[in-house]
Amino acid sequence: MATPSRQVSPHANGVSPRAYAAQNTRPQNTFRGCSRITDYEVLGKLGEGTFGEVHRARSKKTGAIVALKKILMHNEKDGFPITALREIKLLKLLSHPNILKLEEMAVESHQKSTDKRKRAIMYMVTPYMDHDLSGLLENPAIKFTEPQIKCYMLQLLEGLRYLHDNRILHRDMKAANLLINNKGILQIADFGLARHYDEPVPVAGHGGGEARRDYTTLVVTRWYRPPELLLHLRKYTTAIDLWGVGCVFGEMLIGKPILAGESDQNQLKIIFDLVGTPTEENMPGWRSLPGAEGLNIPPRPPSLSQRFRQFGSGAISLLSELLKLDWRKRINAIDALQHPYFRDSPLPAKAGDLPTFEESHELDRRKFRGQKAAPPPAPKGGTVGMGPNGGQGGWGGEAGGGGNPGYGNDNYGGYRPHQNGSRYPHAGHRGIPPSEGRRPAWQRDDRPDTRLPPRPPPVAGDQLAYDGGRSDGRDGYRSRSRDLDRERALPRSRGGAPNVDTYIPSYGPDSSRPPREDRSRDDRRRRDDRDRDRLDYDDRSRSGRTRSRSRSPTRERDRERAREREPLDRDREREIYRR
Ligand SMILES: Nc1ncnc2c1ncn2[C@@H]1O[C@H](COP(=O)(O)OP(=O)(O)OP(=O)(O)O)[C@@H](O)[C@H]1O
Repeated sequence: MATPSRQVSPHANGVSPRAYAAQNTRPQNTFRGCSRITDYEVLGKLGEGTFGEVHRARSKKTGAIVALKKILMHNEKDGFPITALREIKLLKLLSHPNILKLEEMAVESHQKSTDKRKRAIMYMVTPYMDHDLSGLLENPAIKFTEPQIKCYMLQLLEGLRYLHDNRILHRDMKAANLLINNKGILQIADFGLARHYDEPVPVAGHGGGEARRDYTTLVVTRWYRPPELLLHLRKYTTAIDLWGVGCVFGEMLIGKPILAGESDQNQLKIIFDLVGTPTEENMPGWRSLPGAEGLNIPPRPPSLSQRFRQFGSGAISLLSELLKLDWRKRINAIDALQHPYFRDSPLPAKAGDLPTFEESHELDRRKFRGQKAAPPPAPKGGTVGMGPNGGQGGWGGEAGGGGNPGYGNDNYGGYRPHQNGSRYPHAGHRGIPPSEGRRPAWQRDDRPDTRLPPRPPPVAGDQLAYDGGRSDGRDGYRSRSRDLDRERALPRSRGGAPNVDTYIPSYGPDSSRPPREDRSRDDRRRRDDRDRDRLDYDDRSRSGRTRSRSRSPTRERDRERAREREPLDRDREREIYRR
């Protein structure tokens, strides 16, 4: 099994990120630096993430097939995106077989351009991986075996142990960020939300421990977000990543996301349906978390053992440890690697013995849509964060039960099939010819982002209720004003920032933004807005600027506009990096 090839020494508290990076940069020979984009022959597009397009390419020097992640400059005047800076800085520090390696940066300059203001385009160069886990799980022809799941789980936990041992929180653990190649190697990717962790590293037998400082709660894709984050715990720990591992484990077992919430409240509800409602015994202190204020949760026993009974006691035991409500007691990566599940028969497969599959990436998923026997649902905003409304996504299918036995119960709200029987809108919405659908994304030159599906009607709301008239509306959407009320009630960071997801795109009713898979290029402007929100959120705590407690949507909009005009200086960037 994979072992760390090089351990980066944990930095002592108080050392600046710059000093830490200087002390810990991986050996020069493992990072080549910067080359020109003309050194690569671009073969086709693999995916389009929030912060950049990803292309498949061949190195003209070495012949190696690589992935080029283009760093989108949504807002030229803001300079290099902070998320990309973070990702590059962290990846340069890391070296482990289960962490995607940053080989070098490639630059596309505009030497011939007469416009001097035009900036160079930067690309991150990483080894090409044949699949992401989410894409593999959507392929109806692929059924994971138990030894295969154990093999991927061990690699995932090895990678995470390495990260946590080196004081790095990933903060966006999800199937789409786990890349797999046809040699059976799994690598953790997408460090855009990762950061240094200013606490002691996890030790065997002690879960994730407790944190002393506050971190932003605006992290982790909703479906993979742990209950303590949904309840706005700011002193969170490495345990947030282990919750995500639990979600990914369950997803590999049943073949689709296990906790596909449609809003943050609905996410909490389906979590509690699965693992039981919180009490002072199973989640000490939960009542005093900011997000628990006014929550009325009818007691419910856990259903996890029943729902996963077909996978045996070993799998149920590991899943229960990973999905423990008490973040202090949630199993850490060191202990999870020693779990009896991995020693029980059938034993984990060896990576090299796993079968190979046809490539599947973000753009390839279209070809699997409509082919699944058991219809999976449409996501309702299954992307990073909840947006200011914390509402459900605006796109997806009509309400209805999911197809998987024991899952997809409509009462859980998270699993609703799309009309085409897919998690995502039918490929037909995008007019992809059937023959095209069989070719890997990088061989096609069509673009998925210009033909969006019609917006479906809203679905039923949650059962969890906030008091004081702040509960979701009947249609499951929260009104903006209610959200503002709720923001006011929430505790604020030092600078007065309310503890809400201000930098995350909203897929709520007042957003026309589709979920990630259906994103249009034209919505980059909205991404710009989101980036500005992100910067603004982080900046407020430093500058001491506070938001007025007497908010109104109009004043809020004016403030947004004012903020848009503010330039981002280097100090702000540095401070944002520290959050
Ligand atoms: N090295 C790689 N090899 C093959 N495919 C890759 C590679 N890196 C990324 N991809 C594909 O591109 C997609 C987007 O990549 P990534 O998650 O790094 O971008 P992002 O902009 O950070 O996305 P997100 O919206 O999830 O934050 C991945 O889900 C994967 O399908």
